[in-house]
Amino acid sequence: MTAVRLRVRTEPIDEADPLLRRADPRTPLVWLRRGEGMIGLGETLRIESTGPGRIDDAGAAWAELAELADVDDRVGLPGTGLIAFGAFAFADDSASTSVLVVPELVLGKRDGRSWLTRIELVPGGRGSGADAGAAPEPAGAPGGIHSPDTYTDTDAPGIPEPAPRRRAPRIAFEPAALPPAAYEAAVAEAVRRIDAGELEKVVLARTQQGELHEEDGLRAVLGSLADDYPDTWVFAVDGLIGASPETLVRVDHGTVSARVLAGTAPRGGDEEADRVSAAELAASAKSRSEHALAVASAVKRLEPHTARLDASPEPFTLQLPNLWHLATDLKGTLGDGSDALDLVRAVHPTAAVAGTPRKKAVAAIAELEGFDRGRYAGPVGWIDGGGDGEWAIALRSAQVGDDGRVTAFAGCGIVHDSVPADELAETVLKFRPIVDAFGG
Ligand SMILES: C=C(O[C@@H]1C=C(C(=O)O)C=C[C@H]1O)C(=O)O
Repeated sequence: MTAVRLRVRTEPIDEADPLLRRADPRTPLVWLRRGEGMIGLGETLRIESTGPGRIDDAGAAWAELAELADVDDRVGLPGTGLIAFGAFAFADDSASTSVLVVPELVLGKRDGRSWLTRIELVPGGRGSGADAGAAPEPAGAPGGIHSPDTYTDTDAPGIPEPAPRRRAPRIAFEPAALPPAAYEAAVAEAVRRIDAGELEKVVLARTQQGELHEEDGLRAVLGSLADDYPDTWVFAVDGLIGASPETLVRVDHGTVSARVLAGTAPRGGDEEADRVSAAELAASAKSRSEHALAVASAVKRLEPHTARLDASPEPFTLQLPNLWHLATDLKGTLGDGSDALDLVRAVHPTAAVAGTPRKKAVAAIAELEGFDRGRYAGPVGWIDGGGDGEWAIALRSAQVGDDGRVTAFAGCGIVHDSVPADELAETVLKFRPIVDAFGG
């Protein structure tokens, strides 16, 4: 790989609010929760990768970029200085590329402090002087770095003014891959395999599709997700958008944390029914065993990298506007100098989105779902030059294609007492964030 040098400047600013309304309306780059987080503008370069080594390759290219970067960071928080937003494909054999996108400008806010980061290519920094502006490496090359070869300082964007709020574009979603009857049949087949002892748990998903006819409507869709699901990670990376409640892994100055979700119940129609629904979820043997598998997989993969790792002793019920989840928070300290991408590679895919045992579950997903998940259920988040980062599992999400096709995904963990019609109903609840955000 040819060496690429970046110049990075982070400075405090008085105010970045409202972050989301300063995001790019067409190609938003967003990571937000409860009004804090980061938006990226422009693109200085991207790292693309595919295949089984996609996270490793991206991580190696990132480490090299970070090593060579000339960074002046006057804020010093996780996410300041050099940063990339990323989204990785779920499966090793996915046709979707995995990406780390390094923006030109980042506006961020954390713990009430706001900042601005500018990231630019050092002229002549790619290879030896004469090589500057060399043709980008081919897409799909391991860790391939792509950058505009005409970048100059004068192209650098300024801080955008917040755009007025507008209505999100409407999409009428239709069932696509694994439509309802086929989904129920796949769930029944999964239960049969589980009962035959072939595996313990497998997560099966289906898709819905629609057409987006407004090119600059995605920012409004994200605004709606952020308003309706403030306690989730609202993200947009290279057309992958969503509002995920599940933290795959977070690294912050030597601490590691994660939120494992598995086990789902509908919200009740009134206060009493809602309380009963949550209580039944907390007491359900089916949900608790499904949840325990997800926690065990995350703990097993994180433990080798942590000096200490604690889990909340009992799963708790997490309330979201559309459903209840069983949740376990993990917290620990890093033990081996891993960065956020090392841990992403270690934990993906957890049993929350694949199953147990992992290998058999991943094979069963490919066979029973029969479609490419793309980046759905893959890691989505950011990493900074110091190795800190926040990564969620890309759930309650949709991929927006260049042609305007929007594919939404939702899935459920299947265990031996799963009932196909109930799992189908659960997918409907899990589609709601995306369907509603597009005016559903
Ligand atoms: C697979 C999804 O969600 C996952 C599956 C869950 C379950 O089966 O109970 C709960 C949370 C997520 O870990 C999805 O939203 O598509």
